[in-house]
Amino acid sequence: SHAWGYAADNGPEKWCDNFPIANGPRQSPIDILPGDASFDGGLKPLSLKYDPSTCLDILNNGHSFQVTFVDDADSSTLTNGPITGTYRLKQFHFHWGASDDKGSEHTVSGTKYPAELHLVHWNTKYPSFGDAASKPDGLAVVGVFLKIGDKNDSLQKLLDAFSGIKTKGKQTTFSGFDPATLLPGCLDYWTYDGSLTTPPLLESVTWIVCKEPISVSSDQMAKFRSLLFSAEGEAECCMVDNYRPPQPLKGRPVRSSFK
Ligand SMILES: Oc1ccc(S)c(O)c1
Ligand SMILES: [Zn+2]
Repeated sequence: SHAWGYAADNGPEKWCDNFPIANGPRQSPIDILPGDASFDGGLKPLSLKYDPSTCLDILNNGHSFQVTFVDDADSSTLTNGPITGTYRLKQFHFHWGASDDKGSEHTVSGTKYPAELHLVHWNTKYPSFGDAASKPDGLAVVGVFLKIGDKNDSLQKLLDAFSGIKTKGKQTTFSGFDPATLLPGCLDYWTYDGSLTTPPLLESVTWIVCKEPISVSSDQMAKFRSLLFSAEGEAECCMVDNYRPPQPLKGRPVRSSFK
């Protein structure tokens, strides 16, 4: 059987064939309707504390590119916000479109952004990421929208490493990057219970979606689109439109940390 992807024959409309949870009760992403979100004064501000020395490598995994972190200590963590306890940063990755008018997974009143950053953290009450990923409170993903505007110097550091990871399976050392430089100035957020947005679509994610986007230039978005889904020696397939569309809310509450 051919692996999942984003094409017509293996994309989001087909994932339910091998991953029936695709039609589950807490799937992601969703269309966020600010008017339907309820302000929760009990929600704490996000506390994100990242140690750049935990940055390990950058990888093209055939679905996106991801930057992976050493997670054997509480060096890069997420605490507070909607969660209890301590969650460790495992990796971050992006989803983006073939053009600037689409690419994000979450949408806001139907608005699509050109890209979306996912900072993936796992609950240290479990022994590992893999174990946490199968628990209803196992993961917490901070989502940040990218909006076309000024060139983003922090993003540029990632783009400058693309020459070493053009094709599926390529990985290079990547050190000293501070993910905090990818966060917006204001950390107001929406939060709801959801899932991974890629197979195995596990319903283990507390989603924390920032209201404020970060900037990316149109030229920088073009560089995202220079990566390939395909491996070296295969027919070239541009890595674009690696986003899942919004899924049914199925009665879930969406809370906001702001009025
Ligand atoms: O571990 C993860 C993999 C993929 C995605 S979209 C996540 O949100 C977490
Ligand atoms: Zn993701």
